[in-house]
Amino acid sequence: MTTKIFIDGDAGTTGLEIRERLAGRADIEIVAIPAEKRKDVEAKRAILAAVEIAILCLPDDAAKETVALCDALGDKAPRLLDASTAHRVAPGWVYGFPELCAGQPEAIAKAARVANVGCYATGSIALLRPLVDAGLIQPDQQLTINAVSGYSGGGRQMIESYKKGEAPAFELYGLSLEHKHLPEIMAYAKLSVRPLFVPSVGNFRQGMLVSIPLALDALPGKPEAADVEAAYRRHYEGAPHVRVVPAPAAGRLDALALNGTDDMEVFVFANEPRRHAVLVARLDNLGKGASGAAVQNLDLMIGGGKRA
Ligand SMILES: NC(=O)C1=CN([C@@H]2O[C@H](COP(=O)(O)OP(=O)(O)OC[C@H]3O[C@@H](n4cnc5c(N)ncnc54)[C@H](OP(=O)(O)O)[C@@H]3O)[C@@H](O)[C@H]2O)C=CC1
Ligand SMILES: CC(=O)N[C@@H](CCC(=O)OP(=O)(O)O)C(=O)O
Repeated sequence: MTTKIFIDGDAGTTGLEIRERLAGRADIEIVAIPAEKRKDVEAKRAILAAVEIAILCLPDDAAKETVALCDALGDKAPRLLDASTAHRVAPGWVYGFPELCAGQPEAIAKAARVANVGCYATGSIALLRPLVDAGLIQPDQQLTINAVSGYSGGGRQMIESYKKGEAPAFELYGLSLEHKHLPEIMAYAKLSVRPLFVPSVGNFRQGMLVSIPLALDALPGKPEAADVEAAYRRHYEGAPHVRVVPAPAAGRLDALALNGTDDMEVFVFANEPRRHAVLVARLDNLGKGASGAAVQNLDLMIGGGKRA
């Protein structure tokens, strides 16, 4: 049996990558919209009524428009997997991060509407939630999250500006400290105090590092770095796409090392005599940070049968 799927926004960066990952799958029939009609509301409505799952790879406003079309379809509406930021903390949506906690894969499998996790949020929540759950970080701990992304994270417009040679080699951005990923990071890492988030973008197409410096003596119980790594090992045991990797002794990490994969690596770098540690997540922003995660969620949704 095949599942009929529509990728709304299949010409964009995330949509194209999802299409490539699904090409050749016998269990999936992609129902495509003609290129000249991809923003035509009537054409979209007809396809939405004819498919079982729609994957939204659109800017936030366009994603909200497609959701409104689905709301109007009532019982004929497809299940939704939204890659945009629009619904990540919205009521009625399940957060599409299977490794979040026990029971999350089952919740995704049964959900009518799944909000695919954001790229920076993937690394940030992967580093923080297991430690909050283990009592090693307090929800009200003041934290700083530093991150670097490849320029594909900015979608078509940023890709074009890098390809034209108009963009800097490296820049910090989001320095108004109102970044769109913070609400989901706070909600799903269970933080009550807003972290400082300092994203940056480099002149490479894809690849991401998210890092969180920690003074171990400021944590409850003053743990050793080995306790932190052990908490990750417990949390990610058996997770097919997340690995806890011993920190390289050289103390360096290449942001591009997981490009082309749908995996994420978690590291704990530490200097015990100084009681300092740096938590790092490495991923491909287009893989585990976007399209790879979407396919992981889609597979759970297909396996999960009809909507809950
Ligand atoms: N790139 C990344 O690393 C990640 C992106 N995301 C999210 O995924 C979503 C898509 O991002 P991304 O793929 O990077 O962006 P892109 O700009 O590369 O792609 C968006 C696509 O949507 C199309 N589009 C815009 N409006 C409509 C509409 N009304 N109907 C149909 N198509 C439309 C655009 O066409 P046109 O250009 O002609 O307007 C474009 O092809 C965003 O919400 C983003 O936050 C999530 C995780 C990571
Ligand atoms: C480099 C860059 O501009 N990155 C984007 C994040 C990518 C994105 O929009 O995706 P998600 O929010 O869905 O992960 C940004 O900071 O807004």
